[in-house]
Amino acid sequence: MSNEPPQTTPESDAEPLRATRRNALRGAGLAGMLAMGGASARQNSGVRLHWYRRDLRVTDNPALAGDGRLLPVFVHDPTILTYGAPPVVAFLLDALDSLREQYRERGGELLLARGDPRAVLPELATACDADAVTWNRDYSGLAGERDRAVAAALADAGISVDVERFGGTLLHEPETITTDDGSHHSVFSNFWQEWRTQEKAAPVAAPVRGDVVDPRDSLDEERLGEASGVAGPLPSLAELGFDDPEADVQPAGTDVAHDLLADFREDTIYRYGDDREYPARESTSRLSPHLKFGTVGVRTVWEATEDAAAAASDGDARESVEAFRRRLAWREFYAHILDARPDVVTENYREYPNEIQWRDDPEGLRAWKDGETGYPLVDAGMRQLRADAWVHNRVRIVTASFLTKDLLIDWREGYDWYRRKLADHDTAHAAGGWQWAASTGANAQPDFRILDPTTQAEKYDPDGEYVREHVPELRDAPTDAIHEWPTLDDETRAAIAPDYPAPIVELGEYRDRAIAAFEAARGDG
Ligand SMILES: Cc1cc2nc3c(=O)[nH]c(=O)nc-3n(C[C@H](O)[C@H](O)[C@H](O)COP(=O)(O)OP(=O)(O)OC[C@H]3O[C@@H](n4cnc5c(N)ncnc54)[C@H](O)[C@@H]3O)c2cc1C
Repeated sequence: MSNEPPQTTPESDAEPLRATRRNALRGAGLAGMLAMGGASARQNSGVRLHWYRRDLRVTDNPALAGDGRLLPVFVHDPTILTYGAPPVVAFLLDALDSLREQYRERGGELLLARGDPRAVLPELATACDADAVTWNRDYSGLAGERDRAVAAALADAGISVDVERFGGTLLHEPETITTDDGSHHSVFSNFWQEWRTQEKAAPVAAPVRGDVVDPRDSLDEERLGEASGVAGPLPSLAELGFDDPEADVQPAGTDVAHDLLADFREDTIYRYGDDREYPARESTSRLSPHLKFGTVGVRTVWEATEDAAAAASDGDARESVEAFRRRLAWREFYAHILDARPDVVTENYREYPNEIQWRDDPEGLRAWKDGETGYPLVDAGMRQLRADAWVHNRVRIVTASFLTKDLLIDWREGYDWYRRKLADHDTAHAAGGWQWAASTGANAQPDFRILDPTTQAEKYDPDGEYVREHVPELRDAPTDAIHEWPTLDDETRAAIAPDYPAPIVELGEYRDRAIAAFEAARGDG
């Protein structure tokens, strides 16, 4: 990933997981409450229950295209929520609100439930006498375990449904891009060669009025509202156990995502090739939380790149589109790695003969989290994280490298802090990005490369614009002083920005420490 960064498949890619038994659960719990509303059991009802997770859209969702009428549900799962954080859950709730509106416009309703999906889904499938339960595949170990457990729970409950798992998150599923021996790629360039040449499926159309079930047709509205909040109001953050985010989280929803994509495809994508590494130039798509929660489908994004490529005025413009596609491929590269190696969330992907001796440095970690390291670009990034719940990729690289190399603090600390503060936190890309920076990942930065945050600032924020936006203490500082801040004397620093901290580490010395630590880990020290 030198100079670069460090989740819908064709319906034919769908992998049916069949769970066919007799229906036995009717009358209990949530099913009972729904049935009390007037639902009578119907055999071959033609109803498909779709379990939404991170595919919060109606267009370009392969799991929604099929026979029968659709009944969509989202389940607030307490286990998954323990891994949540205010920005990500705020974005999720906003996305659910928008998704529900889209179903209402189609004469349907997005059911909302709370509880363990292993209990909720069999009850709901029974209550609506579903013929099938569908969902889109997810790639983390936790998601895989949950999917297997829900499929088993549906079968154990004796429910006569077909469970079908679709690929609605990636353009290419892990099984379709492998090395010659059938394992996942660990070298991005090889992955990219194959990924870019494989045919991409077009987005499938959204369901229309008549394709969706209105639960009120057969269920008493009042009772439905009482049934575990099934069609009641969305829960609040507080009800789900979260504080309000300190950040101004970007709005969610399919309309928002499509507007962002349209603007990007019309204009910014042609600057992407030249400008994407410069945080002040606002040249990236800002689609990451939408791609994380599926408020836009990746096939739709791909289609936009095809339109942009067709309308490109020259070779440079086409290369710029290609540079963006390459980032979409990084996204899938990391998802395939997570699928193959679910432990990358907590364990090094790359094995060193000896353990890396990470430092225990609570004060350094605190300064990094608070954006008070005295390295302006690092601090600007850490403050943007808290303010926007999003950070530019180049700055994620610089902040991650500073933590793991200059401070020699374990990448898991950084992963966890970013997880708590980002709206786009995504297990695959976070593990990929953090391990890239820490030189422990697949196709990672070489362990002897220690990015110099001052050189990075001079190169990617030459006018100090990004730093001034996020570090008010330096708003009036001359550009040179911003870049040279770590090497200025105390008196000069006090005269320019008395409230901004002196650097917490001296670069040369700490660079040597990091190099020595990785040599020792390699056994060369
Ligand atoms: C330490 C670190 C942690 C990261 N954590 C996350 C994370 O939790 N969630 C996340 O979505 N991205 C993460 N990234 C990748 C990247 O920084 C963001 O995807 C990107 O900044 C999002 O901005 P954008 O949508 O404007 O990107 P664009 O440049 O417009 O790219 C388009 C899409 O491609 C994908 N993408 C772009 N760059 C990368 C990349 N390096 N790796 C994987 N996918 C990529 C994203 O889905 C992104 O939305 C991390 C990178 C690093 C270095």
